[in-house]
Amino acid sequence: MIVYGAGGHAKVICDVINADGGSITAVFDDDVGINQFLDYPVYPYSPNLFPEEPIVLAIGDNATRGNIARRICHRFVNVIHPSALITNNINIGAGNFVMHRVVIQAGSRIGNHCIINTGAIVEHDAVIGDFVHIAPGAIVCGSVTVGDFTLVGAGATLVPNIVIGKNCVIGAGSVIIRDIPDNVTVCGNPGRVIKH
Ligand SMILES: CC(=O)SCCNC(=O)CCNC(=O)[C@H](O)C(C)(C)COP(=O)(O)OP(=O)(O)OC[C@H]1O[C@@H](n2cnc3c(N)ncnc32)[C@H](O)[C@@H]1OP(=O)(O)O
Repeated sequence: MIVYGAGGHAKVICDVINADGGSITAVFDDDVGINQFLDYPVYPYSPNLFPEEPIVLAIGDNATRGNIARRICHRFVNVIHPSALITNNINIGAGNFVMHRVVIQAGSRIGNHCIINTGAIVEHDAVIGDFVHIAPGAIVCGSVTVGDFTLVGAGATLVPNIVIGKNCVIGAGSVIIRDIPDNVTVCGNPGRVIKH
């Protein structure tokens, strides 16, 4: 497995890969000054380096992860910690990262390149777009939709049946009780738009 990114998020990803019995061949990073990350050699990205190896993007920022994903030729895989509880009846894309003690319930759909972070809960029939980050401890209730590139902050709660737009930030600890349009920052309880 190749890990792209040699920052804090990559430390957690390497830990999860090892916990799941995987092995890491190398790390790619755009900073040519970095030669070593943990026990792994670091190279600038090249489609010709380890082309048969699957890759995961260890980039926490959703927009940056999106930009990098567009220029990767390697095959993306999901990295899922063994403690995550994922029912059989879900649909999950590629390049996703599911951390320790996450729960994903029946009927949910997870897109591509999402981070479902430590202890987050994605309830039944939720639809999570691409490049979404559900931060630690956040709760996405039943039948909620979360648009592409949205960050649901740590410990936030999205009540059932609402639609969160694309490219939004939901503040840490917020409780969102209504639909949210695209491109806004929302926080508080009940959540209110603070920025467009
Ligand atoms: C492994 C990991 O660590 S994953 C980490 C995942 N990241 C997160 O969970 C962080 C999510 N980010 C936040 O919650 C941020 O506070 C944001 C994005 C909502 C707002 O950040 P900024 O845009 O910098 O706003 P700023 O700090 O200037 O605050 C603006 C106002 O919103 C309020 N506010 C900010 N965040 C919150 C919040 N989470 N809940 C309630 N109110 C908030 C501030 O008190 C301030 O109010 P005021 O104008 O009355 O003083």
